[in-house]
Amino acid sequence: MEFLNGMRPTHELTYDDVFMVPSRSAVTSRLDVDLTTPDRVGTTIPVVVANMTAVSGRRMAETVARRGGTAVLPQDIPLPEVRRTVERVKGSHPVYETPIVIERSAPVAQLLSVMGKRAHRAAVVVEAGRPVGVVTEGDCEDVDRFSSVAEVMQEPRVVLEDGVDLRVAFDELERTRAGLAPVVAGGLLRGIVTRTGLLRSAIYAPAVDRDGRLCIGAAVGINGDVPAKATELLGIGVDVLVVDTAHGHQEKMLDALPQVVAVRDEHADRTGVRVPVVAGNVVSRAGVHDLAAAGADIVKVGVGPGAMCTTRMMTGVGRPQFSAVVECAEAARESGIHVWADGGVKHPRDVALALAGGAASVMVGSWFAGTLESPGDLMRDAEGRAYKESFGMASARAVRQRTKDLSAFDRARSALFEEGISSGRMFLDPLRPGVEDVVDRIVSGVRSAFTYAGARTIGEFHTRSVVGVQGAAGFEEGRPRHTSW
Ligand SMILES: NC(=O)C1=CN([C@@H]2O[C@H](COP(=O)(O)OP(=O)(O)OC[C@H]3O[C@@H](n4cnc5c(N)ncnc54)[C@H](OP(=O)(O)O)[C@@H]3O)[C@@H](O)[C@H]2O)C=CC1
Ligand SMILES: Nc1nc2c(ncn2[C@@H]2O[C@H](COP(=O)(O)O)[C@@H](O)[C@H]2O)c(=O)[nH]1
Ligand SMILES: [K+]
Repeated sequence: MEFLNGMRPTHELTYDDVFMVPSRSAVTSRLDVDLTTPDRVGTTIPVVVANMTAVSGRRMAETVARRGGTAVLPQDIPLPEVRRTVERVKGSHPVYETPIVIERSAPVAQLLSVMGKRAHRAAVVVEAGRPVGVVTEGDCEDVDRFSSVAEVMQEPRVVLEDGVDLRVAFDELERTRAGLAPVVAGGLLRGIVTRTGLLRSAIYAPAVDRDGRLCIGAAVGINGDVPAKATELLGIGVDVLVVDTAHGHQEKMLDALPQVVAVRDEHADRTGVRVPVVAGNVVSRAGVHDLAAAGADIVKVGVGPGAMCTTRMMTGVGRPQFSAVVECAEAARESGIHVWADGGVKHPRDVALALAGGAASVMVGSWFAGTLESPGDLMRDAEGRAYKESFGMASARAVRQRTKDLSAFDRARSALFEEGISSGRMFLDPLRPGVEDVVDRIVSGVRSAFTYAGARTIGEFHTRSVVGVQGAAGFEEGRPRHTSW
């Protein structure tokens, strides 16, 4: 990346402070852009779901991995639950969507309580594993909540065989005007396909492990028996390990990280699978160099930009995120490793700018909290707008959960040091409520940014981007107006 006209910024910058200038381009189609990340994580788009309890769970992990990103499970989730989640994600189909499954005899109320969990908003009625009906949300309108599913379901208009060509499947849905189709193998339900899902499958490549199963990561903190927990996570089969703490450039991290790397190396020798180790968070050149020397493959960059984060207000510590990414990415290049830009992403442009600044991938938290696939319950405010609750991992709420095995005194003392908010409302976009809708926007924005820069790959984008500095008026000018001035 270079700054426009060779200028040297005189102050620290965040995403809103910068913009990219187009360059002469030989990349004439946005479909010619390859967003595979250079960090050897297996992601085919530069999107990682942040390890936050309100954001990253099974449905999120599965849905994002199917489109080429990956999710990191938070450090606070008990290991048996991590195991269950990883097994479910790896057991789900890399192309077909996971259906909501219900029995004929179930009441409609039960169906409606789970329908909102998936963006396709429909369920498949099964008997002995075979699809016998389909119910959409529309079928349940004005129906008594105690009616049985059998009374509202319809016979599937089309059932497809496993292995069906995606274009043929699309044409079948179009021909029968069906919203979705069950896919079966030997008569048993394997998944469902929808028109939008099929289109996405033609554009995205799933992030998969060497056995073709969807990828998923998990985080560990720096307290307790860190190598033992890392060993467990590797045994469970995670594809990326994130050693995560607020202040990543501290001795406890520099002590724990080489132990995690040793465990990883031993696992790689035994299994032939080398799981990348990510460590953070830092915002300085020295921080990156020390974490690289301690064995990190990837360093997570960002102190204070997160939407749920109060660190800068509480401590004055942090760094505007664009400058942090640029300097840390430069340091990472010197050390032969990569960085992830973590936090503060709220528009597709922020992802493009993080990549321009040298990031290999971008971590997104709160934006994804406000989607159907995040783990929280769907709530409505007084005006009826749908939202989900998000909270910071250093909030009193999260700290209470993380320290539940400590004495009451120690828990209360830990909660005094909160650096995150305990309840934020993340509103769902009524027209784009699913995480794939958000991913579509990010990926289309980023693909387009690459063609403006004349870059086919993330590596080319790193070198070809030309970035300028703007004031608040420049940023404001770029916003669309939905009403007149
Ligand atoms: N990116 C960001 O800006 C931030 C992210 N977070 C996220 O919150 C989660 C929890 O992280 P964390 O609070 O580190 O909790 P952890 O449970 O990982 O523990 C942090 C450890 O670091 C010690 N520590 C020393 N200085 C600090 C400091 N300034 N802030 C926090 N801990 C410090 C703590 O000791 P002691 O308690 O005795 O001081 C404790 O032993 C992580 O997922 C992290 O990514 C949190 C804050 C900022
Ligand atoms: N200072 C804090 N930072 C936090 C907390 N919880 C999460 N985080 C960081 O934010 C990013 C996600 O950023 P977002 O803008 O996409 O929401 C996450 O990966 C952490 O690094 C917190 O309680 N305090
Ligand atoms: K913030």
